[in-house]
Amino acid sequence: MSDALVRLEHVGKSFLQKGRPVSVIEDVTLDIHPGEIVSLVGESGCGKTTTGRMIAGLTPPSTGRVSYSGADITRLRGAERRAYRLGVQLVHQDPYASLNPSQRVRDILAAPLKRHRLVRHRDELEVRLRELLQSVDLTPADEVLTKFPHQLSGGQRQRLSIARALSVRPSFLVADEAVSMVDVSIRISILNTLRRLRDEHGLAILFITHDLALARHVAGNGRVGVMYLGRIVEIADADELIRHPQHPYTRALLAASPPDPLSNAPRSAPVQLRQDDIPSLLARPAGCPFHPRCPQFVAGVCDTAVPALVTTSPRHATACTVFTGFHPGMTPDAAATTDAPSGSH
Ligand SMILES: Nc1ncnc2c1ncn2[C@@H]1O[C@H](COP(=O)(O)OP(=O)(O)OP(=O)(O)O)[C@@H](O)[C@H]1O
Repeated sequence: MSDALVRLEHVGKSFLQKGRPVSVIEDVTLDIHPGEIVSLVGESGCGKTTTGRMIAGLTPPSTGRVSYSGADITRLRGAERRAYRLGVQLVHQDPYASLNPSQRVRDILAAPLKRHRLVRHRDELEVRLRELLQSVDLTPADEVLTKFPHQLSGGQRQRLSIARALSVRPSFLVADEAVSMVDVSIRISILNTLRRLRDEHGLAILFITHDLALARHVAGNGRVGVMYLGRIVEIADADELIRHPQHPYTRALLAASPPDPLSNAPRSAPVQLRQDDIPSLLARPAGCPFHPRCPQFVAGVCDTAVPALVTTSPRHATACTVFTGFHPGMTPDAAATTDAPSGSH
């Protein structure tokens, strides 16, 4: 088995909604390797944030197991627990909400460095503060250090959030819609910064977004996982997923995406869904969660058993009985745990 940095094994999560438990994550299995970028894409409410929060230890799974460097995160104690707490950092969608408005940049960045005793003396602190700002292209550092969050642009605040997450030298970043609040050109530049951080520091990243083109751009030579109603329905290398989508939901997402200026992949044909509305989690469909909307729906097949995530080709897995039915000899439940691509380190 490969050495995953973060591993989710058959993870499920239920929340109490209207007085009863509602299953929002079902049977998610996923490995993320050191230095790998995985983008998780899907419509609002499909469970992306909850997945990220479970990895960061902020939401406990109801079933299954989340592990970090091979150890179940609920069993970590002492030095191992500290290594995990610092090793996995979350960057929020809205940096305004997560940055203390009454603190200057200097104090925002110095707090974790001091709290976790990551600098020994004042000179080291000064060097590290500047290093952090430079690593996210927030310059001139001396000027930025004196500012309050409201004196920064949206893009600069986002960079500050990333710098704060990096202050504790994590090995894994959960970036939850980290660029959705800023303009397109700033988005691209922040995304390039994330990619550079991966290249320079071997940082692994789970990038959460509802935008498939963005998911692909950030993943680069990493993977994209597509989520629907709390399940990963398809996962593959980013280019492969865009060029050869297998799950009808991925095809529908692609067809609904605006043209991607960064890609020369051919435009996909329009997909006519059987219905547009996403089913409520309170009334989860039997069988494949996508079947009420799926143009390839086969009665008696798709509305009976939940399709397993099946390896359809090397580094590509799909949970669609109709698709996999035409591709015999596939391995259930394996592809989400494939080895990291050789180019991802
Ligand atoms: N603490 C909670 N209590 C009850 N329900 C919750 C809680 N957190 C999330 N949910 C529900 O879980 C489902 C998945 O939410 P989640 O935020 O993970 O989805 P998402 O794909 O990240 O959505 P978005 O793109 O809108 O952020 C939603 O129906 C949401 O209402």
